[in-house]
Formats: sequence, C-alpha cells, structure tokens
Amino acid sequence: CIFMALRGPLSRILRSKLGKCSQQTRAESVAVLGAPFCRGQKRGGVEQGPKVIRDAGLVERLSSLDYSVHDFGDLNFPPVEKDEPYMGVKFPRTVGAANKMLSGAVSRAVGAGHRLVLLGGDHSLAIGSVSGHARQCPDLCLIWVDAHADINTPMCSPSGNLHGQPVAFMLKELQDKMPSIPGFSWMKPFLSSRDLVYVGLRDVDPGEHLILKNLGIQYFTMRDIDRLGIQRVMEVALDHLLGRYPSLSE
Ligand SMILES: NC(=[NH2+])NCCC[C@H](N)C(=O)O
Repeated sequence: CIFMALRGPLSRILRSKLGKCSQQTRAESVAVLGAPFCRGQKRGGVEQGPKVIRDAGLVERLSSLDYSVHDFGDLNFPPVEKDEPYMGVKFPRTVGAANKMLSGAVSRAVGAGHRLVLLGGDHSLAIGSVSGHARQCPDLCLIWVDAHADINTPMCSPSGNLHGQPVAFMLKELQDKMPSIPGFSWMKPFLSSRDLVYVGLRDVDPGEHLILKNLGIQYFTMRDIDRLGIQRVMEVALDHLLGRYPSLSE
C-alpha cells in the first residue's frame, strides 16, 4: 500500500490530477514505525523486517531526500496466551491485539502531522496501519500495490492466515459476510469499495475474485501493467479515486 508521498513521474501525475490542491503532496515530516510481527501467516522471519530495513539505511536515505525523519522505534507486541484458531482463522487474538495497538500508534503519528512509513512484519498489519490512517482522514482512499488482493473473508480463506484477509476487515460492503472474530471487536469497517484500487494483482483466490467482481472493485493485474504501462495504470487509478469527489477532479 502506498502511504508515502509519491515522487518522480508518479508525483507529477498526481500533481497534474490534483491541480491547485497539489501544494501539499511533498511530506515535510516522515514518521518511521516498526512492527516486528509474523503471526498473520505461518512462517517466522518477517518480524525481523524493521531491523533489516533500518540496517539497510532507510532513515539516512529518507533524510537525504530532505524529509525530516522521526523514528518512533518498534512496537512491542505482548504475547497472547492460548490463542486457538476460530472458524479456521489462525492466531486471531494475537493479530487482533497487535493491530489494535498499531492502529492507535499510527493514528497518533498521522494526527501529529507526520507522513507514516510502517515497517512490517506481515500483511495482516495493514488492518492497523490503514485503520489508523482512517481515524485521522475520513475521506481516505487506498491504493493496494501487491500480487495478492488479501480480501478473503474467514469463510472463503483457503489458508486461515490473516495476512490474506486484511482488506475484508476494512470494507463496509463485506460487513455482513464477516463473523465476529475474537480480538477484533475494536475494529469497525471504514472503507467503501469505490475508495480502493488494486495495482499489480497476480495471485487471486476464487473467493476473492468473486468479491472483486460483485463489489465492482477497480483493479489492475500485472498483465494490465505490461499492456498499458505503469504510468497509464496510475493515471486511471488516480482518476478513479479522485472522481469520487467531482470538485477535485476538474
Ligand atoms: N499478503 C500476502 N502475502 N498474502 C498472501 C495470501 C495468500 C492466499 N491468498 C491466502 O489467503 O492465504
């Protein structure tokens, strides 16, 4: 998902789309937040992401691009005892509690005026990172750049892994398909299907495909990118999202 200010050709596209409102596309202040977490899927390793990415020089690189960088360190997720699967969903309480904490931390950082760079961690963390933004930005829209749609509901998930389900928790239109999962009572859906565009899909499950079609969600596959080019894809994606608000799309 893209939360950072867009740079280069993409930022030019965005600027031309936004016209007068574009003065703010450059983030002044970037918050870096680590979420060392892997329980959204079955393998260990991704919890080392924040350390590895920092060691590779992220903060220095961002600073050299003239951002003022505030590193908020890593969240510390307390272990959850006895976290049995629920309706096939694995580690529900652990993932729910981590995302609740993350959502609060993201909301505070965004509310303090920072542009957030979240270092994961597996993709179940999108529940907390996107919901934290939504708490501060009621008109939030989401460009999900990924091979996976990650929109399985617990009922149609082939794996039970929550990293394949975060978008299903966000969408208002899927609310009646979502059972109450332990650990997620804090989470209310906040996004409409028209607020979402996928870019780069390559590996979509049958249940996910049905959801994309039924809800009319805008998406671009890797083949679309090969065919149209990423510039055109981003233009259409942004047109779609900005078209939600006619006053901005002129
Ligand atoms: N963020 C990811 N790596 N997602 C992979 C999801 C794989 C598969 N669609 C599932 O639901 O389990």
